[in-house]
Formats: sequence, structure tokens, C-alpha cells
Amino acid sequence: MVIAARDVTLTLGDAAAPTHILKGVDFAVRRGESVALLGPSGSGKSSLMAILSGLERATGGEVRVAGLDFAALDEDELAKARRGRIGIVLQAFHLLPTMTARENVAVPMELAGSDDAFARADAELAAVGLGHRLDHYPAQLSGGEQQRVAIARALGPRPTLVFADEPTGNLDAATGAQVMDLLFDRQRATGATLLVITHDPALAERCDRIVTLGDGRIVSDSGR
Ligand SMILES: Nc1ncnc2c1ncn2[C@@H]1O[C@H](COP(=O)(O)OP(=O)(O)OP(=O)(O)O)[C@@H](O)[C@H]1O
Repeated sequence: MVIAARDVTLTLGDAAAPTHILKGVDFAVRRGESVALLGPSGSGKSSLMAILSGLERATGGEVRVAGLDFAALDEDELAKARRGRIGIVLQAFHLLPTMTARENVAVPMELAGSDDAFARADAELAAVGLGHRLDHYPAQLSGGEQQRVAIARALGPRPTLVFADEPTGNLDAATGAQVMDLLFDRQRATGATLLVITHDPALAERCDRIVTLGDGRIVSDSGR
């Protein structure tokens, strides 16, 4: 299993007024699987993704991702472990505005220790159909193009896992569908495992498995 989460809880706020956001989530994902995470607004999807991607710590339970026990790692070790193993694609793209497309893709690979990061960035951008936009800045790219750069950036270091939080949320339907075609293509080509938060049932249907959260718990799982 590339993700093995057991009885994961997340409680925020002070002891007098705690907010129970995740209430005991058991969740396992096989290597190479694509999983859609559905659920109403506020059900805990983004919180679960933050925990599984190592950006936030669970309050309780066990989280093992890509063979690592997150609870056993300190902040520095966790940050280092994430690099290269976990790629993230967000709704709002989050490219660095002062860097070109090539630099946005190359820099994370350099940080992950690659010595040919720029050549690899060019290949990644070509793979998402942006070989002719290498030196463009984010402001010079359309929303769909920016998200394709974000996909190249996330997949470039060949992560074991890719997390995508509403990756088509800022795109029109046709552009969103093209972006998802690319994300699935690149996921399959690289053998990555994909977890995608979405409100779009059509997108969810394209995944191997659909998991639905409700009020901090898994309420259905097509893989069970
Ligand atoms: N730092 C925080 N402090 C207190 N409550 C929080 C905090 N972060 C999130 N929450 C609450 O946790 C719940 C789950 O939030 P989360 O963002 O995980 O939901 P979601 O399912 O991703 O929602 P959406 O689809 O709207 O993005 C919400 O009720 C939210 O208000």
C-alpha cells in the first residue's frame, strides 16, 4: 500500500472548544491506483489531503505514506521526505510569478537533487504540450496552460504520489477535461498513484475508485 492511514483524527481549536474535523478515517491506496475523493464542502477532504501529503499532522491515528511513518519524522525529515516523493496540484495553480515555465518545473527537481533539472523540465513541459512555451511567465499563459505547467512541475521529480485538489476548479469544462486527460496520461506514464479531490462526478468516474467523505468520516468507498 502506498497510503495506509488508520483511525486518523484531526481536532483543531482549544480543549474547551475543540472542532473535530476528521473523526477516525481508515484509508488504504495501492500503488498506481487513481482515487477520487468526493464529499460536501466542509466534510474534511482538504484536511485529509493535507495530512496524507505531510503538510499537516494528524491529531491521532497512524499515517504511513510511501513507506514512511509520518509520526516518527520531525518537521525537517518530513519536509525532506516529501520532496521527490509527493507532488501536489492545486486549484489555483500556484506557479511562482517571477519564474518562467521552465524554471517553475526545474527548480523543484534541482531541490530534489537532480543535476539535469533544466533538460528534464523541458522534456516534462513537452510531455504536457508546452514545448513552445518554455520561456513564458505564468502571466503570459492561459489558465489551462498554467495548470499544465503545474502538472509538469508535480510529476517532474517522479513522485510516488500525486495529490490534486480540485485541479479543474478554475477552468472551463472543456479546458478542465483536457487538463485531466494530461494528468491521467502523465500519472499512467510515470506509474504514480493519484488522489484527486473533486466536486465533479464525471471526473470522479474516470478514477479507478471513488471515496466519499461526510462529516469527517468515509461514508462510501467503491473499492470496498
Ligand atoms: N484551521 C482550522 N481551524 C478550525 N476549523 C478548520 C480549520 N481548517 C478547516 N477547518 C474546518 O474543517 C472542516 C473541514 O474542512 P476541509 O477544508 O477539509 O473541507 P473540504 O471537504 O475540503 O471542503 P471544501 O470542499 O469546501 O474545500 C470545515 O468545517 C472547516 O471549516
